[in-house]
Amino acid sequence: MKQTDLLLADAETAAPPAGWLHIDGVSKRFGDAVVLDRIDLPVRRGEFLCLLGPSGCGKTTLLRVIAGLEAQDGGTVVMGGRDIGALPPAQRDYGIVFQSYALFPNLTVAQNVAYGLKLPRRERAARVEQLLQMVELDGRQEQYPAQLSGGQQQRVALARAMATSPSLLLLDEPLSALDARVRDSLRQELKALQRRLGVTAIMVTHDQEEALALADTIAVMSAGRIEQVGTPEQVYREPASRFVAGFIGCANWLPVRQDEEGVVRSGDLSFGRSLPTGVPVATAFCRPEDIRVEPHWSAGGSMTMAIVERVDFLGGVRRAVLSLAADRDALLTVDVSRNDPGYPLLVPGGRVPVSIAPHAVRYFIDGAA
Ligand SMILES: Nc1ncnc2c1ncn2[C@@H]1O[C@H](COP(=O)(O)OP(=O)(O)OP(=O)(O)O)[C@@H](O)[C@H]1O
Repeated sequence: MKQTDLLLADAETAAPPAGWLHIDGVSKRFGDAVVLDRIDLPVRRGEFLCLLGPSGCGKTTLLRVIAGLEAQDGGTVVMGGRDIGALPPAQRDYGIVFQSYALFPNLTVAQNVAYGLKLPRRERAARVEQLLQMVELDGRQEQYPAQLSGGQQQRVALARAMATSPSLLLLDEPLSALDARVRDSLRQELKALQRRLGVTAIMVTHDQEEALALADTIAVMSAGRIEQVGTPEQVYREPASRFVAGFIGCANWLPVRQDEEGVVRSGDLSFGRSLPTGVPVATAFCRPEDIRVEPHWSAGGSMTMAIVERVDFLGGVRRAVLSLAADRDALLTVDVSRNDPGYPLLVPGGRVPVSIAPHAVRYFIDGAA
């Protein structure tokens, strides 16, 4: 996070919990490019952590460093008190699932799952059966990967990753090759399985919805650095930087100024919170659901008039883009549900009064990234 990109209100995010897996000061360069820049990340035992960020921010490289598939240039990786940072992958006690299922096409499902299991034959067969039951693929032992759907192949990959009961499960975009419906159901199953087994999971994804739905903790990355570590609610509601606010969900930004009476305003809108001493201007941030389309104008309330520019039907809500009547360049995105009084007023070209839930607003200092 840049120094200037300082949150003015409620700047605190949850203090990182004591870790079981400690990633401390991990750096990685490829040629001249710094891909990981002194990453610190504690991961609790049993936690489901998502590494979330845009393409190229270093998520996969960090996962590969934890796996020992890539050697870090600096920093340490300590798991359960054991420094694993220089150990070969086989000695690190993890299972891994990749985006491309990475199954052996010439081996059956059972052989794929058993690969790497060093057990006597009978025990191995029993373990494979147990693992296939776990991913609800019992009865498919003798089939080949090409006979399975993408979702089924990924379940086999998951069973194989868990075959040796590792303490850590590493997942590199495991759901992104699947179609939306399969992805959603496998997402829920993955979470339920991780909970049931109590295995610590680290998953790379660029899909914010997936991270919000699955993770106990999200580490948001940008350009080789960690921008914020927090629960899904924290990173969504209390983003620590403009980058996080803009990357996760939809963000509204309004310039604000504190007047002589100490009231923070943006046009006709006034906000409950004041700015710190010596900071007369800032940018207010809120989410689409924090803006209310009011059924009636009321003088004296903190309302402003807006013009409905566009309305999209998103199923549960109407998402509208509004421009402020006082400044047509200032756009707000609002989500209005069917039961809200403002719902029928959302007609393109219409004028509507809007207000913003004062405590939902957060301020960022202007000039930030
Ligand atoms: N083996 C490599 N040699 C050179 N550059 C690499 C190598 N692996 C990754 N990079 C570069 O490092 C940067 C980070 O890559 P990485 O795969 O970790 O990003 P990512 O956040 O996982 O992105 P994506 O979601 O697109 O996979 C990228 O600019 C990438 O081109």
